Amino acid sequence: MSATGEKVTVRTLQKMKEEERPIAMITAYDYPSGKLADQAGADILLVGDSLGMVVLGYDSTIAVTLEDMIHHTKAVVRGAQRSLIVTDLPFLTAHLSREEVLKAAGKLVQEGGAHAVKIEGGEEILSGAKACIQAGIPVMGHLGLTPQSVHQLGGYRVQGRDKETAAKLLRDAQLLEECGAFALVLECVPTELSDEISKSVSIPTIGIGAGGSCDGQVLVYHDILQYGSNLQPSFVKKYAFVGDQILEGIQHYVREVRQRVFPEKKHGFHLSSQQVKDLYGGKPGGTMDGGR
Ligand SMILES: Nc1nc(=O)c2c([nH]1)NC[C@@H]1CN(c3ccc(C(=O)N[C@@H](CCC(=O)O)C(=O)O)cc3)CN21
Ligand SMILES: CC(C)C(=O)C(=O)O
Ligand SMILES: [Mg+2]
Repeated sequence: MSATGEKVTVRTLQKMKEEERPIAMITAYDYPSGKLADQAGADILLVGDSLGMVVLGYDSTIAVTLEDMIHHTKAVVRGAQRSLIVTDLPFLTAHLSREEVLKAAGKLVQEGGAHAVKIEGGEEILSGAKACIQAGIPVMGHLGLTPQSVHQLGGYRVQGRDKETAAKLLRDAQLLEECGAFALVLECVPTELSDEISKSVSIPTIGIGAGGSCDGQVLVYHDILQYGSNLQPSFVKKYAFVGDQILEGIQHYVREVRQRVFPEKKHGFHLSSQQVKDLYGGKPGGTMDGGR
């Protein structure tokens, strides 16, 4: 774990819940984000299917494929050393046969190098989740706002505000624990409900827009860094303004190219005067003086 530099495992996370040490999880989508989030001490890196929206520009997570998830997981794995890497099972996959779920999760782990998979949904996905767990693939649950069901939910809305949906969420959390899930993401649910769920299951809950009583928190990399994200959920806190810095940096570069301020002499490669003599008989052309 972060304090000791040891690798984070599902057992580390269980222990963190027992000792009431909050779990810090963040999404990562590629080599640099994986490397930086790992170095920063994040316990879990989530290769979220939000990558479809954040780095591929789709307007939902539905178009994201298993191949996309494998591709991005590989890059994150190459960047990270210590964090536990969890990858989202993409749209629909969890609702196929047990064999298909197992095949997809198996690819994320075997080809992608993920340590665990995350599956959206409750009771509906239990049999697929169980197949993975029995095969040795740790499963993280995801309840509340499940973005792969955006069309059914009618938008990215807070879930569990009424008695029936709150009861279903609590029950789904307990079913996921019973089935052997190692942790549970709670997305966009009232704090009072996530508090109750967190107390009633022994596995860690990790909240996003679910208040402070969860056992951990997760946010999207590009959201907390204000790095070109198209969404502005109200539960996000901004910790840096990387997009502004990137914009200013590139504007400066473009300006300097246009004004011939860049490149300077030190940004080029040069021949020695002897080499110039040998090659050009000591009379280099006007363009061979290295410029400014
Ligand atoms: N950049 C980004 N950040 C995310 O957190 C994220 C994604 N993309 N893509 C996949 C899902 C979609 N998510 C979202 C998107 C929007 C809201 C949102 O705007 N929610 C309203 C709540 C509305 C209500 O009151 O019901 C909000 O005000 O935060 C929430 C979660 C979370 N995930
Ligand atoms: C928002 C988190 C929990 C997620 O599932 C994702 O980034 O895809
Ligand atoms: Mg996701």
